Amino acid sequence: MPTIGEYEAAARDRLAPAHYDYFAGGAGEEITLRANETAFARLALLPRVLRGAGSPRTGITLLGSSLAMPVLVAPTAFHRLADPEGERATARAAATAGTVMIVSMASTMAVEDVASAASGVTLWFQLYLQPDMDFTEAIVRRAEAAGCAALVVTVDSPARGRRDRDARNGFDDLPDGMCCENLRDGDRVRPIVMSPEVGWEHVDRLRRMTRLPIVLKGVTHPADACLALDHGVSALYVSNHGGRQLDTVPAAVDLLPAITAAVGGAVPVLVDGGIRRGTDVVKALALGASAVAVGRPVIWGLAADGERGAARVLGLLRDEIEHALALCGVASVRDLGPDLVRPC
Ligand SMILES: Cc1cc2nc3c(=O)[nH]c(=O)nc-3n(C[C@H](O)[C@H](O)[C@H](O)COP(=O)(O)O)c2cc1C
Ligand SMILES: CC(C)CC(=O)C(=O)O
Repeated sequence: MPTIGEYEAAARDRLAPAHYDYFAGGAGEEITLRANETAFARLALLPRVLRGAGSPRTGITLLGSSLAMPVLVAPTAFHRLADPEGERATARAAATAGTVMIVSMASTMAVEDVASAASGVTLWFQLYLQPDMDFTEAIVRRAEAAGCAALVVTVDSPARGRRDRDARNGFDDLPDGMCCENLRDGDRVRPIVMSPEVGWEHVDRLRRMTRLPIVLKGVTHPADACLALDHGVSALYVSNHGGRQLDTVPAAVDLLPAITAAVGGAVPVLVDGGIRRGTDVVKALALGASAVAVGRPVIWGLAADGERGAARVLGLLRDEIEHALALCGVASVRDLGPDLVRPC
């Protein structure tokens, strides 16, 4: 299949309708969900010519991790709904693609099992700060022991997004035999608490708790980007959670310029939301992102064709990035700048 769009169509054919809706859907009217993709279509690329740039290079280093391309696997929950091998298949696909997989705290396989699925894979671990900081610490210790190289703290979820498709389908729990394996605590599986009580002091406590780099995911306001720097985070991750939390937040790529301006190069800035093509990646990088991440595309690959499908989706993106860089007259993703992008 030559495009991510076709992987989505194949995934839709294979998934139970309620599970497809869970993966595909967003919050409210899905205005932000749609905006994430259409915003890329509203940006044009303005290539340079006769640059003699040579073969494009897509590799980057991010927080000490080496990546073959500037596209990470965004943290997404419940991969066993898409494929019986679940997050282990995704980890192997990420290893094949030479990129980082961010393991969701809500993964349906334990972080230790994901880590053992593929030798050489680089994992980062996504965390929802739990108000019970002792339990948060227990999860952090597990992620550290499993070899995760960074913690991605999702801060856009003081409450769960209202997703009309899930409400209509009555989808509110995993089927029997599946659970969030990282939430096991003795004999029980804890629910993920999304708490409006969580504040910067929790980030400070986490900072003191671990030596791992902390990436703050879900930052949209420039004032929060500045605060995050004061609280010692190692990277910012601009995201509206794929349009699944607060509806009518601007498209992710439209948030980038103000955040990169606020950060002023102090730390790397990642972005996700609506990236479906290599040209989308090139636009985000040109607007100041150090790297991007993809959520649904990997799930579509996984649901359509397991590990092979997820690896192919990542490989497609890499091929498209190389091609777009060549056509832009750019040698390396590091050489992309805002002069290459303008509104349509
Ligand atoms: C099915 C699904 C589950 C998700 N689960 C999580 C999660 O557990 N933790 C998290 O921080 N973000 C989660 N996200 C948000 C993604 O990390 C990411 O921000 C989003 O998918 C990016 O948009 P894209 O799907 O258009 O690439 C989830 C997204 C989807 C689609
Ligand atoms: C289980 C949820 C917490 C996962 C999530 O963040 C999402 O579905 O967007």
